[in-house]
Order: sequence, then C-alpha cells, then structure tokens
Amino acid sequence: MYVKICGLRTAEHARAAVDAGADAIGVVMNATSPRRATDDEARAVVEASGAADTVLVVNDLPSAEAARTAQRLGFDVLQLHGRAYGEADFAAALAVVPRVWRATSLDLDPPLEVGAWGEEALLLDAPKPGSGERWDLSELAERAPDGRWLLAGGLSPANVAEAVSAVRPGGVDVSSGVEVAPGEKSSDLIRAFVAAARRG
Ligand SMILES: O=C(O)c1ccccc1NCC(=O)[C@H](O)[C@H](O)COP(=O)(O)O
Repeated sequence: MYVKICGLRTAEHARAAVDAGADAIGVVMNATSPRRATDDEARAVVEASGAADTVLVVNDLPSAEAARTAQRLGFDVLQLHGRAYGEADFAAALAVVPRVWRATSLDLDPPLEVGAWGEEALLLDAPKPGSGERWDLSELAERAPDGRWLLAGGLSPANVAEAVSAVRPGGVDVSSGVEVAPGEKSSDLIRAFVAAARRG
C-alpha cells in the first residue's frame, strides 16, 4: 500500500511522515488553501523527504506555471487537482515535468483510465479536496480504475483500513485526517495513519 501524507509545511512533519514509512509527501500551494506553503516551507519539506516522493499539489495555477514551480523547488511529481485542468493542461505540464498525477472526483465524471491524459497516476478524491469530508465509496467499488490510483477524501487513522478493504486502491492520501486544526499537522496522527493504512 502506497501512502501519501499531504499538506505538509514543516521539516518536522515531513520527517515524521518519512520515518513512519510514508511513500510520498505532498505540499499544497493553492492560493486559497489553509495549508498553502511558501517557497521556503516547500523547500524545507523537499529537503527532509529522504527517499519519499515529493508531490506539489495545485488547483488554481496555470499548469505550465505549476510545472515550472515544481521543477524550480525540486519536486518529483506535480498533482493537478480538479476541474480547472483538461487534457491540454496535462500536455503543457508534461512538457516541463515527466511525472504528473491527475486528482479528480467522481462528480466531475472524469475519464477513469489511468494515463488517459498522460498522467502517471490518478487520485480519486471527495468533491471538496482537503475538506476532510467522507464520500460514498460504494459507487467507486463499481467503477474502480485499472492501474495506479490513490484513494483520498476524509480518510483518517480510524477509517483508512476499512476504506482500503472496501475499494482496494493502490495507495491512500490524507491531509485533514492527520491534523489537530485546519493546516496544523500532528506527528502522532501521521504515524497512526501510516500504520493503519499498512494494516488495511
Ligand atoms: O488540502 C487542500 O487544502 C487542498 C486544496 C485544494 C486542492 C487540493 C487540496 N488538497 C489535495 C490533497 O491531495 C488532499 O490530501 C486530499 O484532498 C484529501 O484531503 P482530506 O480529505 O483532507 O484528507
């Protein structure tokens, strides 16, 4: 099970995730997110990443600009999030960085083939990303994609094992489920999440 901890802003929490065995750590740079990282915060997380994949998450920057930001700050992966991005935006990002993930939700009626727009992986999320809201996984159980995909949206140490058993994703992603307040991560919750995801 591939585990991503998203919305990090400090080296301390990045190290907690990596030491707990997370496979990827994410930094959000949307203008409107409570987890929005500065360039310096993003660099600190990347520097603390060890062997984990580093993922830059955006939903409100032009894709080519986001890709240049990912390249400049040393991220491994760019995650383009939501309805703002179409196939041409993925082509523009892929011209700059080789690894792009497509984050979407079932209400957007996305193409569910992994790689449809050149992406390396799909992240299937709740309609409101980063909200911590749970969503109905029963539809996903019917439509789960083939290939590399991650489940996100309202996951927590308490429910991730059950969600994994229900839909068998290749990976899981969490943000607010490992926070004590919006944007404020907890190293203890990060460790508990990674352990629970591995048990699922
Ligand atoms: O986290 C945010 O604030 C955010 C804002 C806008 C677009 C994407 C955002 N996060 C992307 C993620 O990959 C989150 O980890 C994912 O949505 C799951 O969030 P949560 O339900 O809080 O675990």
